[in-house]
Amino acid sequence: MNLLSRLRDCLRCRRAAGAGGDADDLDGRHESWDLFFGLQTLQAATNFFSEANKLGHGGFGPVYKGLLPNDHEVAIKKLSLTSSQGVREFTNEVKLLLKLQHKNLVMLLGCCVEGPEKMLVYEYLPNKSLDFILFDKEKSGSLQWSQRFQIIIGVVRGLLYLHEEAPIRIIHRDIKASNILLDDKFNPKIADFGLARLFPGDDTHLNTFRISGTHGYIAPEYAMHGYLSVKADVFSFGILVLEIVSGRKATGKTDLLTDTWTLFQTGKQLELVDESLDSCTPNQAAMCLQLGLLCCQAIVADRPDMNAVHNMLSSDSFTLPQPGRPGLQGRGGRWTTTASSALTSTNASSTISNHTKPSSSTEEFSRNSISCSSINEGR
Ligand SMILES: Nc1ncnc2c1ncn2[C@@H]1O[C@H](COP(=O)(O)OP(=O)(O)OP(=O)(O)O)[C@@H](O)[C@H]1O
Repeated sequence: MNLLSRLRDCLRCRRAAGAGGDADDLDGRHESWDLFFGLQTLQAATNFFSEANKLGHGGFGPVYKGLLPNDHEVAIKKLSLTSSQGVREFTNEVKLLLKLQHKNLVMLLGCCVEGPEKMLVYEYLPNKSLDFILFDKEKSGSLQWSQRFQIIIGVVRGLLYLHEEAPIRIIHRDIKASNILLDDKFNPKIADFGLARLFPGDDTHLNTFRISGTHGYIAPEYAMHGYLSVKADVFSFGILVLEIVSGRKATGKTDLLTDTWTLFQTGKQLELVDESLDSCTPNQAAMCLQLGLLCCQAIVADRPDMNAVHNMLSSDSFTLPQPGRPGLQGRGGRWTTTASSALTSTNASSTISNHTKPSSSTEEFSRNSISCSSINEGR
């Protein structure tokens, strides 16, 4: 079966299953929409993919804002023909998103496959991605503490769904500020599943030579050994939390995780809170910084899973565990934690040895190091 027929099948099944979208905002629309968009429709919607309509550019290719004939605004991700990401990622993303529905995940509305053109059509999120506002000194002050806290909670819910509640277990592999889109009320939606990985059955992790992710967010055991588990997403989420609280990029002039750990050890972590905020709730901010450190623990088993993170954030009386040393990334992309110590601890080694052993040979290590050079440079 060719790509087009497979996609048609997926989309038909979805419609037949009544999975027409989030009941909040999409009910009814899918019934009247053809889930396959014609190239001409999308050309007209984007003024022939004009620069003025361009929202950004990612690993997949450019993203455009479009206005459909029925006045619905959409975001169109155009698969770049020169992109190293190809049909496999495209079909992966379509298939995954069709199976997933959660208010904290971006909604796929349809796709276009005509000749060499392959595109994904998403709901349009007017406040773009979190990085646009968080790292812009003129805008970041407008993102109040309560909104930041709600964004953190929304991302937790989205990740919890991906890791534990969705019909298929998914590791996103590229959680970062530019992959968190914001709707008109600044509710977060996790985007960009092109890198997501399907986990059949009860497997909890696997080893891979194909390392994907973004510098500054990628977990040490994954970057160094290709050891991939849901805890790699937890690590990236931890970095994201530190960015949301501080308004600083993970890889700025100094390393955010190192700075947080240094200040935390002397009880001065609140110095990290974004100065552009008019006010914040110190207890919540301190809890988030501590949570960020816990999620970035060097030892994989010492990181909480998203269920535990959700419980920590939802309870007023939860006492967070004291974090140990995080997986700090030194200059030149080298981690100060050795690979084996990142993967094992006295109470974690048995859990890990029950599954696929992490790779450790020199040859494998150097092959992984080469793969890492294709990691995005922290955007
Ligand atoms: N549904 C959407 N609504 C509004 N803006 C969007 C939407 N999807 C993407 N964008 C914008 O387009 C930009 C590029 O998105 P894309 O997901 O392709 O790449 P990225 O996440 O920035 O980078 P990479 O693909 O390398 O991880 C985003 O930063 C965002 O501002």
